[in-house]
Amino acid sequence: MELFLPHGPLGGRVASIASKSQLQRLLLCAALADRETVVHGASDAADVQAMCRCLRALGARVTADGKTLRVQPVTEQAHGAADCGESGATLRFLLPVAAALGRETTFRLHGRLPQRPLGPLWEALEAHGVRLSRPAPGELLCAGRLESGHFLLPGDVSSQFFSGLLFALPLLSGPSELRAATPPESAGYIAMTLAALRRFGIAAEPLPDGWAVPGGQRYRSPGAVRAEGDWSNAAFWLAAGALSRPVTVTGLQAESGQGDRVILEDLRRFGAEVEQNADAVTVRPAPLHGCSLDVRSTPDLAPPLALLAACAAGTTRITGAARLRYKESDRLASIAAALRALGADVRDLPDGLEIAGGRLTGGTVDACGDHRIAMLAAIASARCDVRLRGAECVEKSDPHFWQTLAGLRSGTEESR
Ligand SMILES: O=C(O)C1=C[C@@H](OP(=O)(O)O)[C@@H](O)[C@H](O)C1
Ligand SMILES: C=C(OP(=O)(O)O)C(=O)O
Repeated sequence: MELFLPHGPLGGRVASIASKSQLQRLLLCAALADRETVVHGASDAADVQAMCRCLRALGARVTADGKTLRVQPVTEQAHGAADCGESGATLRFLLPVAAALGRETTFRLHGRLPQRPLGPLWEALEAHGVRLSRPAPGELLCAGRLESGHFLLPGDVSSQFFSGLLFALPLLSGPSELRAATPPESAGYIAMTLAALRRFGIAAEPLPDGWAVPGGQRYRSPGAVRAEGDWSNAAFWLAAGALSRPVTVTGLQAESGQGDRVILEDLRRFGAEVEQNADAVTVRPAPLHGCSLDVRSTPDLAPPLALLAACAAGTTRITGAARLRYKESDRLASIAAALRALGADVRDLPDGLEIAGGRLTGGTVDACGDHRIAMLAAIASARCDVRLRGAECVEKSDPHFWQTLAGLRSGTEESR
């Protein structure tokens, strides 16, 4: 789908969507629990749907009732292949879990997912009793049963390898140790996994370079859980507030476990005016200036931050971003291409980008199948004309994105 987004102001109120990352974790824990769990804060994001679909394939019952999901835990009866869509988290979380349950499972992978890194997790699983193969393009077969023991993974490829094993290892009969050979990046996402596990009564003891995970644990349902508002998604709307007219995003918890809540600090570093209440944030435009940002812990913030950089006076360096090459697109290349297409001056760094801010002149952006690139381009329309190719990919995390944008364009309140 190609969209023309004429240059025009963005401002108003947005109700946050339920956190995709948190929902995926809560749904998975619920599927492994001892009784039914009600998950408040449903989402029709394709990645959340992918998690629901795969949990059903593993034998869980997941039913939607308005904004609530009911999850009945996995039974012995599995239901065919697990279609992960393009969701890296779904594949990398469920692969070790299926292996821990001893369920022979065919995973289906779409879009760029078959090309995204899996090697370190693959090797770690194969060293512990699991047999993995690729029977056909876009398919991955997992057989055998995961054995407890010592797991060592690089920290700079994907935190999702650690999260997946942290979900799986408590299910094994013996104890395990999971260690990082290099400091784990995207650490906030591992913290989110540990927080979800704690809510379901699962323990993992910290070690200097990893975690000790006792075996024989049982996931205990707290009965009902609620997903927080999504800070990664809100970052785009908040960036619009810094670039155009005041934007308020409601339903964002200040004390959130999501690492991407640091978008507020980043916005302040650019010079934007930020006001935070109990569960709403307002960002107002102000003269923006370049700064240095390390996105090692918050890779999904790089697209909105790069857009802010392109509109700020002076130069911004975004570093710690090498891992962005492994996302739905080579996200370092696609951010640079998008901004250059809109008239920005962008230099490639080995682990990031250097962006000389100025006036965006407008142009045609290819979303490269990457929801966060489409969103970057959409918010850039606050500063210039944008033609966007491949706009439909926003569905991965926010199928209502274009409707919300339309609300901000007309300055009306968006209610979801
Ligand atoms: O665990 C998660 O939910 C995620 C972890 C991060 O990936 P990496 O750890 O692969 O960087 C992040 O980019 C992704 O959007 C979601
Ligand atoms: C990279 C992302 O998700 P995943 O790795 O789960 O596909 C994302 O949402 O930007």
